[in-house]
Amino acid sequence: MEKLKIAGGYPLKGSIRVSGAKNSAVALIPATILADSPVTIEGLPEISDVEILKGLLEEIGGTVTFSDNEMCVDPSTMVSMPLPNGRVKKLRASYYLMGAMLGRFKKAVIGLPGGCHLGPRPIDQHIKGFEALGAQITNEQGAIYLRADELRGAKIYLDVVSVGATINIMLAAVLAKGRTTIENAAKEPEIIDVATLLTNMGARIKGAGTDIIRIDGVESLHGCRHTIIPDRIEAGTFMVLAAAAGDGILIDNVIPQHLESLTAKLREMGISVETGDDQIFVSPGPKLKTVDIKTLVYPGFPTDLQQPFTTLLTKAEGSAVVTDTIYGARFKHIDELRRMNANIKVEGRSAIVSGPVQLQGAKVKASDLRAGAALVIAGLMAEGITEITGLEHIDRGYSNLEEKLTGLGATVWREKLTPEEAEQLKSS
Ligand SMILES: CC(=O)N[C@H]1[C@@H](OP(=O)(O)OP(=O)(O)OC[C@H]2O[C@@H](n3ccc(=O)[nH]c3=O)[C@H](O)[C@@H]2O)O[C@H](CO)[C@@H](O)[C@@H]1O
Ligand SMILES: C=C(OP(=O)(O)O)C(=O)O
Repeated sequence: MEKLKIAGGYPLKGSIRVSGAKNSAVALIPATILADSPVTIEGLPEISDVEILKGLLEEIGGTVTFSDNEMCVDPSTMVSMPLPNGRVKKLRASYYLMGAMLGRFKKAVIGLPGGCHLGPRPIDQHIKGFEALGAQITNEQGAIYLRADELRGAKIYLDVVSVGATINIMLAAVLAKGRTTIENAAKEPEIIDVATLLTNMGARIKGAGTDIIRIDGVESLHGCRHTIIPDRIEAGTFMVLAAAAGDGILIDNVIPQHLESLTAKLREMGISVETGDDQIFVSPGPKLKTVDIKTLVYPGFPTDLQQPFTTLLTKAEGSAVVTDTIYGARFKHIDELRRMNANIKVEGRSAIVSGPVQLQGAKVKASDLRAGAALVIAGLMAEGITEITGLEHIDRGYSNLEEKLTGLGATVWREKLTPEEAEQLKSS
């Protein structure tokens, strides 16, 4: 086990390149199951979620290569192997194997997924969608059993706007007979990315990116080549970092339209954000004004940026209210930020951040992926040395993070935990 050490308090400068989108990658990779010949995805991030999904595709008989950020999947030899336990439990997005395997094999057994602990993460809308398409579903000892004689298109109204359910229903519907309509669909860019891959494979999908998606089932899907979109959450994390600890940072390989809600909030705080075609330049103002944020479905402020943004707010003048309407318990980073001298209290679904304070280096633990990002930014803002454990969470979603930060002039390095530290961490 390792810890990340950061010598903070020095302004960062230069440019940083964003990798492919984790939250697209975790759906694109399972989508390859639906093809009858090899699919190549370019630009994938080097993160543990991608490695785990590669292992899962191999477990069901696929031939998969992954090098230079390019994954080639030959799905022709895949079988409907039950996956009740093991790797499948390590990430939330293994639930996309349900839609993809149900779509191709008309049966699947998938252990209930893991991922970040953000409070309850129900999948009732996914199940409702699969059932509407004709699947019978049971939950046995923590695994979901799905089976259908045939899948038939249906009209499905989502009771909550869900990225996961929208994508999963698309995956199950592309090979179903007839038309499926998803109403009240989520509109996130990752949904458009998955629909683009499926369309390149021969699927007939209209309306991805709006709240009504229509899918006309086809007989079969073929291989293709696809380039993933840039990671808007990684890009947003770097924008927040640039505002909090930067002295002029260029963020490269980004789609600025995907980050309009964050850009607006940063500008309100007095931060300069200049956007180009695929670049964003962020330079901080002398004094930061505080702002309230409320996370919402896209194009609202993303829940995945709430935690990093909370760190930035510790530097702003006044009191800010941060409300997470998507995951109301996504506040595990707050206690750790307090250890670093932040003045924050949690009240229900909101955190109240009072500033400005000078953060101080401390020993802290990342409890989930974006809590990790929030602590890395805090470490770079803080005076002194910060030590972050729980790196397995950060490695789920940030590709080559130390290398990228070092490129901006940061002093960041990994060290092995001593046996005493490892013991302490296990019991904490
Ligand atoms: C809308 C939204 O911001 N989605 C984010 C959410 O996606 P993720 O896919 O985790 O969540 P969903 O978009 O599916 O869910 C949104 C909301 O609907 C609820 N829900 C979802 C499915 C279901 O069957 N029943 C149900 O009640 C969830 O508990 C949540 O409150 O977290 C991801 C990882 O952090 C982000 O990348 C997504 O952008
Ligand atoms: C919480 C996240 O990931 P996951 O849903 O895969 O746990 C995230 O991307 O911020």
